[in-house]
Amino acid sequence: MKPVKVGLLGLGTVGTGVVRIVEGHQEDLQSQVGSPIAISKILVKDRTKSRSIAVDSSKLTEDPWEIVRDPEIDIIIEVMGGIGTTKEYILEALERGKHVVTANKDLMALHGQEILAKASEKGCDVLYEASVAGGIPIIRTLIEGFSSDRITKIMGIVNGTTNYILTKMSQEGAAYEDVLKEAQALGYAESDPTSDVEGLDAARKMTILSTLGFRANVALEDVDVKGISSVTQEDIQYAKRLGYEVKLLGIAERQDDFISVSVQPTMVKKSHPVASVNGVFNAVYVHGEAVGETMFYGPGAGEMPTATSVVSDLVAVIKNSKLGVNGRQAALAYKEKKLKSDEQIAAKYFLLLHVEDRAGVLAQIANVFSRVDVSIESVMQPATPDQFGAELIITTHNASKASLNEVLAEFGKLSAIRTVKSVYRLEG
Ligand SMILES: NC(=O)C1=CN([C@@H]2O[C@H](COP(=O)(O)OP(=O)(O)OC[C@H]3O[C@@H](n4cnc5c(N)ncnc54)[C@H](OP(=O)(O)O)[C@@H]3O)[C@@H](O)[C@H]2O)C=CC1
Ligand SMILES: N[C@@H](CC=O)C(=O)O
Ligand code: NA
Repeated sequence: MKPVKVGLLGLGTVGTGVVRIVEGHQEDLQSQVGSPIAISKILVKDRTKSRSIAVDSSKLTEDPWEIVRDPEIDIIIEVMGGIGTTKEYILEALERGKHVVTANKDLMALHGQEILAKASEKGCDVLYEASVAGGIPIIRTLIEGFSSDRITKIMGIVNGTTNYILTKMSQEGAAYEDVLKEAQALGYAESDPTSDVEGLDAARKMTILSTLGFRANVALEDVDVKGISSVTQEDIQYAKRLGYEVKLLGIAERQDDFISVSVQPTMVKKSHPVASVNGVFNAVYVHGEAVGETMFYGPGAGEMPTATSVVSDLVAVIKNSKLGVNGRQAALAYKEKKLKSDEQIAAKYFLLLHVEDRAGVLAQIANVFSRVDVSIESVMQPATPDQFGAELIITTHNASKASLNEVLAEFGKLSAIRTVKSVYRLEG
């Protein structure tokens, strides 16, 4: 039987897993798609590099066009990463009628709509399940499983590296830099891990999820982003005392037609299911008007989980080809995007302040909250060494982001407040 020929762009962490699954599960895959699947060429940067799997060296090439322009190749799997030239390869492959499977969230977040439009025009599939929450089938779920509903909230831990770091900091008191090195060695982190720790990787994933969930073209610039590099052991311990865990959360919300999307370290109430998602695991909580609350959980990064999603997309493309329905699934955004203003974004907050330890300071602080009309939920003054003055932990009831900013601006003018050490959104 004639095999389906696949060109693989990249043989790193994910590409290696793809080869293992295509070779190791060949019999199961064949019985699902009705023909053998052959990875016929593989793009690498360096053909001489030693690899953790044995591959026929004649399949390796350093020339992307040898794959993209090969008329024998039906499907391209892109797991090399990058944006500029990678986009060129994908567009050229589509132009030539090849279907594309990609794990590249950087590219899909920035150019997804253009790539999907080209795929539609050419009657080709572009599937990208691995691009968000590696091993969790969340993209399919949003496109197909919730096609009948109107999504109001998507909240998720969508970066495995930072969840791994925060978990080790919380459970073992580990130092941030040491755990980051571990996450890199385990193949979780991006080639430049700054995009993990500064929240950009999660923001890209939230761009993809919110575009699908709200059916409006959310851009990366619409996402308010803060990473975990400023999270301290002290913050994590205070969160625990109050019954919270610190997680890097992506939060996309819709009220009426207005949406907001953000990524930030958030204190999540321990009773919320997201709070117990640890290590490299990801979870995406989805609330729909009709369905109510749902949550999807699984490994968010790493060789085999990510490759599982890539190869499942490959199976879907081949099944579509057999049915003659390629190019019909492209989920193009069709709704007008309306972003919430800071006055419309509401949340509860945690503030940790270092203040002068003298009479009247608490009253001045309470006065600021009162003037700005933000209601305080609790105040705690833990015993602290004298040289720091006093530490104050304040949690608020729901307040708009605009009001919170006003509170912080007013605090800047109070000499009794030495530093606003941390501010966290509270969830759960
Ligand atoms: N790692 C993970 O857990 C996950 C990764 N992803 C995404 O999957 C993609 C791949 O990630 P990952 O496997 O970790 O990356 P790696 O860095 O491990 O692998 C990249 C591969 O692509 C090849 N490559 C990179 N640039 C070029 C180039 N310009 N020309 C030729 N070959 C090139 C490299 O070749 P060589 O081997 O010779 O260096 C390598 O084989 C990225 O988009 C990433 O964001 C998505 C979900 C999870
Ligand atoms: N670096 C990413 C890899 C998967 O997308 C992560 O840590 O989640
Ligand atoms: Na996924």
